[in-house]
Amino acid sequence: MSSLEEPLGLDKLPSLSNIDLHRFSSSACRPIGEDLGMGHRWIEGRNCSSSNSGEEEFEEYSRDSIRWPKQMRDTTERGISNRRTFTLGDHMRNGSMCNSCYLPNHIDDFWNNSGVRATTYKLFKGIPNYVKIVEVGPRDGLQNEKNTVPTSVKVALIHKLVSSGLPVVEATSFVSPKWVPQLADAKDVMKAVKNLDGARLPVLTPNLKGFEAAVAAGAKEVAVFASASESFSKSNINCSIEESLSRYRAVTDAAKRLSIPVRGYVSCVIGCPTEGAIPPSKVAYVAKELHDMGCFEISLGDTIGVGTPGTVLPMLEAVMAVVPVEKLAVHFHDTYGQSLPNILVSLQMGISTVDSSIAGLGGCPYAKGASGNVATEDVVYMLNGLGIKTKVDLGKLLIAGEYISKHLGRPSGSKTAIAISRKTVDASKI
Ligand SMILES: CC(C)(COP(=O)([O-])OP(=O)([O-])OC[C@H]1O[C@@H](n2cnc3c(N)ncnc32)[C@H](O)[C@@H]1OP(=O)([O-])[O-])[C@@H](O)C(=O)NCCC(=O)NCCSC(=O)C[C@@](C)(O)CC(=O)[O-]
Repeated sequence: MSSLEEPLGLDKLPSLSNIDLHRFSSSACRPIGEDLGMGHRWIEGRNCSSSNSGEEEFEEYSRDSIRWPKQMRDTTERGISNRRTFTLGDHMRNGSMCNSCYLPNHIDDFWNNSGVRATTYKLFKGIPNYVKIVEVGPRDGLQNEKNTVPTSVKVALIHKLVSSGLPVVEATSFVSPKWVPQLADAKDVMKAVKNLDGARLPVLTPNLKGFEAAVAAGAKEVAVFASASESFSKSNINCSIEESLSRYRAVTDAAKRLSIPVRGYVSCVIGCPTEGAIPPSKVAYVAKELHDMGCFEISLGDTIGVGTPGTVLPMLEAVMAVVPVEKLAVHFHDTYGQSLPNILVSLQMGISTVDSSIAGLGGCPYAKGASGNVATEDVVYMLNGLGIKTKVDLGKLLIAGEYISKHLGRPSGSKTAIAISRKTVDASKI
């Protein structure tokens, strides 16, 4: 049994007693526009209290919480709430999904209970009001597919994802077609979607060659991808961590000259298929290097999906000591079914950008055993349940997931999509 077949337990971690979950709550507040660096600012409509007073934050959270029952009342007034389960057909006819249809009927009484409000304050004090979802399905989701997905299907998928309201859809990768044959049509995909309005469409670039090809094809944002594991760096991009950082400096320098924002990934932030557990300090080192070279956002990838909240927490704490929390994103693969708890703990730490993949597609060709990313539908369902805004229409997302799952000829990897399509689970009765 490899060391990765068991969760990296608390015994293997730095002491958790020193970690204050709420420490990062005020810094989790971002200004309304997101600074992408390199002269770019992306408006996302997020607003936070600038107060550091716990009292005021409690008031603010209580006000936000009250949105839930109010939303429920609004829905009831429109006569929708009696239909507690929805079918995909309903969403298609209605054009959008009722995002609050699975709230308990007695929620008003529930929220009026001060004990419940105090517990909520304690547990959810730091979580953001708005979460930006970065959809990685067309890239991370498809890169591992054995059968070639036609360019037209990739393009149609991107259109559907953008129309669901997702603010960022990673479109493809400008990597070597010998290494990732599935994305050999990167240029054609980019040319077909480059003028699509409504979302940013970043692409992966492993070196200057990829960067130049991406820009020539019309990419307006790129991502570089380093690793916290030496072995994974070698198998994924055929160079050491230091060599990759020097390549990425060349990419970020070129990007700065063209005012193109660059996102940075760190993979294997919890574990590596060959090296086992990865020390949080190593993740922090790579994240800081990427941040220092100008990446506007650093996505922390549990590439093989071995993390649990117990291992994610110290990793985040180490990274947050060197990179501001508002510049961080989390990227979980769901190999052990830990993605949602890992996302929840990340939100509690103040992170407000989450990567996910439609229908739970995904896997890395160079990370044996890695399963799909957390499904976007499941993330949106959880965030809706927490009263966190995403601007994503779950109904339209389900249509996108159904489209690609049908094309791939297998059921969706999203539990939410399956539950809704089977029409058997009536969450209002739970
Ligand atoms: C980095 C390289 C290119 C090095 O590959 P190499 O073989 O070491 O590179 P090279 O410089 O020796 O070139 C070899 C050939 O590739 C060509 N080449 C060189 N660069 C490019 C390029 N950009 N686009 C197209 N072609 C390229 C180059 O022109 C040459 O062509 P040839 O002369 O043999 O015909 C290769 O290893 C590669 O493409 N790796 C990418 C692998 C990949 O995409 N893996 C999946 C990424 S997912 C991930 O990293 C995790 C993440 C981000 O999702 C987060 C998470 O899940 O946790």
